[in-house]
Amino acid sequence: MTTTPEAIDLLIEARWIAAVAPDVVLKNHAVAIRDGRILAVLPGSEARQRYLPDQRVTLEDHVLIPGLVNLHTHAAMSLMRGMADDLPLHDWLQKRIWPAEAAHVSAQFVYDGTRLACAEMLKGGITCFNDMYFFPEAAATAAREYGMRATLGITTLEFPTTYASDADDYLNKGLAVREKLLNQPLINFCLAPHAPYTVSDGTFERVLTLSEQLNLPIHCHIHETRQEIEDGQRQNGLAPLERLHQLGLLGPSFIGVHAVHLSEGELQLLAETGSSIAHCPTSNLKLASGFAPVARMRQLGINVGLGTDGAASNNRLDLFGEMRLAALLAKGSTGDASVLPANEVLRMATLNGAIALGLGDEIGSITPGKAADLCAVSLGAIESKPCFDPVSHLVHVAGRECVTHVWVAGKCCVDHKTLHPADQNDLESTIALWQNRLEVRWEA
Ligand SMILES: CSC[C@H]1O[C@@H](n2cnc3c(O)ncnc32)[C@H](O)[C@@H]1O
Ligand SMILES: [Zn+2]
Repeated sequence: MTTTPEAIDLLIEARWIAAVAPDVVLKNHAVAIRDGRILAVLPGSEARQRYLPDQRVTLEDHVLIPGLVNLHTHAAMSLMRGMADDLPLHDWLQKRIWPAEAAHVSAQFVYDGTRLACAEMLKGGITCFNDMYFFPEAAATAAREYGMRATLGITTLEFPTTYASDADDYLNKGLAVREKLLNQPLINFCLAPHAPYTVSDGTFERVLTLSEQLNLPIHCHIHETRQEIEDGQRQNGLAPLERLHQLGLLGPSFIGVHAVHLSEGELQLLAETGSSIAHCPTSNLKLASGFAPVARMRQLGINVGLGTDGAASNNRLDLFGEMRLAALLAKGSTGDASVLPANEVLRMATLNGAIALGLGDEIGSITPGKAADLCAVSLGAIESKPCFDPVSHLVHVAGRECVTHVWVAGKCCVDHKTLHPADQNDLESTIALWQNRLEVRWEA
């Protein structure tokens, strides 16, 4: 019996599909996509009979994976890449970054910096980023131009900046942008109090109320350095994480960024409250903050995703680099080679990030019904051969330069390593202008 083939928008056939959920690698399978969603994942031979696609992409030596989710970044800081190296966090922030932000950050800065970040992230297979920065409307415009999915921070600090005058002003401005962009399908929001050392108890209480009223995640730097903890203990009589717990912030909506220095009791607290962690290993090492106890976090069942942090502290927005570093750090620091196997690291860079953002039913795995946020990674080059296990190769062999195609909600954003829209000329000249402005001689 012959049946009429079903019309679909796109059929992607790949040598391997690493679905993440379920945790399987399918060989010679295809993903059928309609209206931006994954309709089916099935053997390639069956797909060719069953579907009549508008467009067909064949990935002969690739592994198709879910689009990567960058669980913590400051996208517009890409304009400050390499501007303040070789400093510990507090000097970096207070002597270099905050003065530079006071001098330069504007809506235009955020728009241009976020465009640069989107270009870099998309080319490296990142389809969704969780941003914490100023002027979120400008960041949204940039993300939309690139067709990228973003969760934008409704950021809060106590001190004035070029963006807002006080904590309430930050929150009110962020909330107004959220209201304005409610109908944007790829744009979501979260509350983003900067850190316990820059946000008061009263502001955290307002953040919690808003999170509960609007069902938004809360995204906050926490326990990044020993100094932060010692200062917090001196000023408040308790460690910053405990302070946030007493204020009621920890819970399934909470995303703690960094979480480098934690006692066993604090790890248990994160696990019991169902909090998530954004692990940013490169930034933590480069600022000499240390490294998070990720193996223990995973053992306790804490949901851990991966973040790049901003390009001023990383200096790349490269989740392939973070995946490899996360795996090696966990093994090296525990002396246990079995911790963080590649499938778990890939899950951290995809589904765990999605879950932390409350998007676990929408993105993070190649599962029918989810949005078609996908990334094709070529393993055909000589330096990738032989390949016994494509997921191992994703973490330990491949790099972002192996990404050839990226789709967000079924729309192609990177095609044969080329960005859509390919407005690189305008972007490059814009970055050159910013470099001139930012080029200030800093005293040693
Ligand atoms: C309120 S907007 C975000 C704010 O955070 C600063 N920032 C960038 N990286 C870090 C980090 O690793 N720890 C703490 N703060 C960081 C950024 O410069 C903005 O001022
Ligand atoms: Zn950060």
